[in-house]
Amino acid sequence: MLSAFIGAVLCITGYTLWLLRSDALASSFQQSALMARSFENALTQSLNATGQAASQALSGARGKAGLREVEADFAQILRGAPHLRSLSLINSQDRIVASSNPANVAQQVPTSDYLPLIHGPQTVLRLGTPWLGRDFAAGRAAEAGVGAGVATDGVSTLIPATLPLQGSEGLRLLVALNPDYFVNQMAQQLDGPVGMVEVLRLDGARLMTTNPEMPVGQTAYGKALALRFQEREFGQFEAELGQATLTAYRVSTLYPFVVLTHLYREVALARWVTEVTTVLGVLIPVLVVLSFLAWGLHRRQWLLQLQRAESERLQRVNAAFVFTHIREGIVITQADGSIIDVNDAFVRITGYSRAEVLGKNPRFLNSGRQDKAFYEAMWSELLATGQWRGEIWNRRKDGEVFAELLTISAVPDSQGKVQQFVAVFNNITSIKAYQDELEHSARYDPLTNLPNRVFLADRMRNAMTQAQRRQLLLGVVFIDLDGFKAINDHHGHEAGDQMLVTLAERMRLSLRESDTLARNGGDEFVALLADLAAPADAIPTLERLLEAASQPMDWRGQTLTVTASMGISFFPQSNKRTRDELLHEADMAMYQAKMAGKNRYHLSPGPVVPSCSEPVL
Ligand SMILES: Nc1nc2c(ncn2[C@@H]2O[C@H](COP(=O)(O)OP(=O)(O)OP(=O)(O)O)[C@@H](O)[C@H]2O)c(=O)[nH]1
Repeated sequence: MLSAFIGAVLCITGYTLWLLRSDALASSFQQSALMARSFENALTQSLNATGQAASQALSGARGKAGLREVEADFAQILRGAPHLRSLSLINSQDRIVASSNPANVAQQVPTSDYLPLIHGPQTVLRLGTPWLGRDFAAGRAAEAGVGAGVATDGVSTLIPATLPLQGSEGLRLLVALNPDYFVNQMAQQLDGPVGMVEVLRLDGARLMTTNPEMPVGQTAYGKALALRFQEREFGQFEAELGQATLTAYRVSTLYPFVVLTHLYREVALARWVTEVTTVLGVLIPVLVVLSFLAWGLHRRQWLLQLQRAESERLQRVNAAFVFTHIREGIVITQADGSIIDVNDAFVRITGYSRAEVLGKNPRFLNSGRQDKAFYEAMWSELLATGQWRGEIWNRRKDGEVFAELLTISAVPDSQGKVQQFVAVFNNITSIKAYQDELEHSARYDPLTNLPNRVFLADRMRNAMTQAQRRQLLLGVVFIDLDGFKAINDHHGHEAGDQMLVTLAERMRLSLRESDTLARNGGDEFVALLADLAAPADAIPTLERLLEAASQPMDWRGQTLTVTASMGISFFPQSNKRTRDELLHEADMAMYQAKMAGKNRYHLSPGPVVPSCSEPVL
């Protein structure tokens, strides 16, 4: 973005500078053309004025017909004409016959190559090539032609021109123009360091120049330019004169010369160069700073991208590592429940391979231990809250049922619509088994596997409630073995333990399903006889219990026998009875049985009122 901006700024700046340069060149060309026109005009005017002044002088002197008088008039004209060195009359043999400078008289001045070339009588001004020297008398024609000529630095020159004279057969006016005068005028308007001016004859011969190092008389620029002068009277072009110039020329409409103004391109563009330097001096540092900023910004973004890509890669690697190596089983499903992926732990826990489960619904793991209502509640919570957590029993491929602690999370898309479900589970079968064991040992006697005293309290509470509800009696039988200590003492504690286990089982089997036999501790047991219509209904059971307790037990080849004494209390009674009171009454009754000779039962004497509905405590 910033690069495009910098590029655009550079393009616009470059284009603008290029326009400014073109403007500077066009304006300099225009200035050059204006100067050429002005110099040409001044030179043409001077030649016109010279011709007129000389003609007037001659017409005035014609009556006198004396050449000395003409010379005097010429001298008179010359005093007010600094652009002339001399005025002379020249005859048809190109010899001076009269002159403002008497030393010129009899001087031969060849005019045959003066321009324009004419045959027959001269009717217009004709220009010669420069002479070296202040006047014809002490001068000589400068060598003409390509590569010839003389540098005018410190050398006086003159430019000869002939003009026709009316009515003077064979005589013409010979003017020695002072180039220094014109050169000075031109140099005043065009400083040497800025450019230079030169005046050429139409054939290219240099007549004068403000550059003293350029030879006069030399034919400059070749024929092509001379032809151009003939085709167009003004024009402009770039030239190479030691240095590049913006050259304009103007051809005189009356005389055979052309003025060329050369402005040095370097000078013409100096201001533009200053502008360019200023603009670039400001712009380039700004662009450099911007470029550095852009580079820095770009580098920072690049580094951030690298960091982000690396952290995303690490996240992916970590996620993949966790997915593969975590101990928990993971199942990922689509919103419709079909499995997209499972991890190694899933395979290990369930026994199914990945290929076997892909595309299936996880319900194939269902063990049947949870009912339909369980799953409906699960889905309802999952869809409402986005998560469900609980224990569930599933079935392995080998048929074994296992318990898992399962967390299912819904994965929504940006619109909140569920895209996937991720289920993470632990096999908690062993934990569950351990929990069950703990629970069992808290409620059951480890030796006989009968409910212990704690669990008996629970069972009694339920049985008492049932009795009240059904308006039937609950019989609480307190059982204490007779002579058990002797077993321990004579046969060892182990035999005693075995006796307790054996009798417990026998007594349990002598009860109905709905009855309970618990171990109260030591050699004491408690039986709960439910649903008795009357106290007497307990008697058959008590008899069976006595029978079961008195059955002999084989112990390592010996027959061991004990008996039991029992007391029974009933619930409900007319007076309120607590659990402990019931047990105490039964215990008291058992004690009566012991007192009466053991191996018998005794009924608690408390009045029995089956219809009584006292609260259970
Ligand atoms: N082997 C064994 N003995 C136990 C256990 N719990 C208590 N005992 C013993 O059981 C005996 C119970 O004592 P008692 O009830 O006085 O003995 P008894 O011989 O039955 O006496 P009576 O009830 O008066 O007939 C004690 O010697 C206890 O040490 C047990 O778990 N295993």
